[in-house]
Amino acid sequence: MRTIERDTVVDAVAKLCIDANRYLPADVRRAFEAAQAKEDNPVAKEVFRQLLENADLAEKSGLPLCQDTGLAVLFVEVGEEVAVNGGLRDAINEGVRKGYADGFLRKSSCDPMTRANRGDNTPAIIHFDVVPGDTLKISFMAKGGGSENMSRVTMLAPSQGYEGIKDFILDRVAEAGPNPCPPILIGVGIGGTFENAAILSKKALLRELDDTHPDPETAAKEKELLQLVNDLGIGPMGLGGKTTCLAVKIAMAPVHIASLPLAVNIQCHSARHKEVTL
Ligand SMILES: O=C(O)C[C@H](O)C(=O)O
Repeated sequence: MRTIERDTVVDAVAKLCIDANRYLPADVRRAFEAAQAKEDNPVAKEVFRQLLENADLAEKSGLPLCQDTGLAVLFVEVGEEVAVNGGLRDAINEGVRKGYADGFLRKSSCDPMTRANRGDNTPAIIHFDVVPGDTLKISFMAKGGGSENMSRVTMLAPSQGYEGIKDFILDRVAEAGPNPCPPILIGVGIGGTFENAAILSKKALLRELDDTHPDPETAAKEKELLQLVNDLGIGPMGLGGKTTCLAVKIAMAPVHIASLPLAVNIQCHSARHKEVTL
């Protein structure tokens, strides 16, 4: 059994929180540049210019990309042969506390009823997965309120199939309009159970924007859905244009014979996430 010191995890998580909120991922920057070149609408072009300028300013100044630095969502792959001194969950929460304080990131976590701010952006939302090996892979995502509010889970009838899935996604994006700060990323969770679909849809957002799903049929659906969403014409920041969405990522799981759970998790254009393996 390998042991990792608590401080190693705390420092690594703190750095993930700060870096993810400060540096636009390289794949997102490439997507902005490609979209800017493709847009004919001068307003849409200008929005991309401003988004790229915002990313440069954040990098140079050390300020976050957006005032909404999100709830801290972490997907953690824990090797069966690794342990963390003092406990992994506690170390992750301490890392979030440190990252949000040291990076001067807004603390958005509050009591759902009294709305009293908890002051340190904890507890983090942590999804653990036990895997073979002796390493710890920690993926951090800053999930802003605006885009999370536009996300939905539904239980379709199995007979609704792919057509029902398509309709639900398109209706959701149309209804969301400018609220999730387009161009968005769409994570789609299909199958499993109610909660499983929601987690799959969020985890799908961790994929590289320009990767291709290993299953060719699913890859074709991602491409088709991206085109259909972009045909809505909502455009960057909802001001019209060809680029409403940068990528659609699907994750699926086997399902009960009577069910077809579907989750649509919308992420804003900044798509802040970062990973580390310890
Ligand atoms: O909480 C915020 O700063 C704003 C929010 O992310 C929003 O999109 O309205």
